[in-house]
Amino acid sequence: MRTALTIAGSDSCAGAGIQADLKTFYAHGVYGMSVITAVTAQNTKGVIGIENISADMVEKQLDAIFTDIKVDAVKVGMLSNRDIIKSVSRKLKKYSPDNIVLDPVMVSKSGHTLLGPDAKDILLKELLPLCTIVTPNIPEAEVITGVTINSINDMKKSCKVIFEMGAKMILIKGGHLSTDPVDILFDGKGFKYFIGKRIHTKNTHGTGCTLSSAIASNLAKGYSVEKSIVKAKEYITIAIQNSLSIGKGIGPTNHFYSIYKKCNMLKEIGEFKNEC
Ligand SMILES: Nc1ncnc2c1ncn2[C@@H]1O[C@H](COP(=O)(O)OP(=O)(O)OP(=O)(O)O)[C@@H](O)[C@H]1O
Ligand SMILES: Cc1ncc(CO)c(N)n1
Repeated sequence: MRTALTIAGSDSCAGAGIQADLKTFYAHGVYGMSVITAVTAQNTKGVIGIENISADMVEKQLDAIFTDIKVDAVKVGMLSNRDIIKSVSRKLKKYSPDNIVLDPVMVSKSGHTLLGPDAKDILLKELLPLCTIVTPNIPEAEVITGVTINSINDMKKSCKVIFEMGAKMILIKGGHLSTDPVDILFDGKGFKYFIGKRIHTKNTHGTGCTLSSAIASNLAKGYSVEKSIVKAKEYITIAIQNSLSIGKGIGPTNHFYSIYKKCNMLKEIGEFKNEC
């Protein structure tokens, strides 16, 4: 079985973070593992508290996994501070896994800061160049580049700036656009567009985490970056279409329905046994 590792924060209501990533890995038939960087007390309404794990303990978790198990893909999510970013970068440099998806988590959907204000520079300098692909949403791309995004052209401009910063591939996600969401991929040569239909729901807690861990799952299974994004978009779309109105705020996406739908789809094309 292929394996994937998430390096991210815990979300107590399990819509985002480590919990969303592990659900996504499981749904893709990939063996999921986790390195926890922070524990958040969080629900659909917001973040009540954050306690960071020490950089030393983050390193120990990484050593525990990489000295024992082959990791086919890594997804990196919430990294709260400089020390944790340095530790993760050092260990990823050392163990050099084939596929690294960086979701540069900065602010939760409910508006809480998840990355320290002094940590952005080191994230871009140390970690960004090690990654196969980075997947900022629009506000994150704006913070990274200083370019305000109001249009597809602005998204393309930002992709180029992030490429110049040392990223190999950039996927700017369009969930925050007011139009239908368009995600844009840039590999330094050309652009690819992943065009979605906007699903009208308030329940989009954890969409970014789910998309990046779905991309990592597909990379772990050997798909190309582009194919991994196409398949991840199918997964997130079903998960948002069936998202859950639990809690009083921004509810989570629905992985169960995605597995169910996926299995049915695979049954129809005769791949049921291999994938589910
Ligand atoms: N309402 C929606 N309808 C259809 N697709 C959506 C919708 N919202 C987001 N998406 C898609 O979900 C994926 C995640 O994008 P989004 O911009 O929401 O990430 P994010 O802001 O990082 O999420 P989060 O911070 O909650 O983890 C993208 O592929 C985006 O196009
Ligand atoms: C732990 C965690 N990671 C990422 C996000 C993304 O919004 C979140 N809300 N919580």
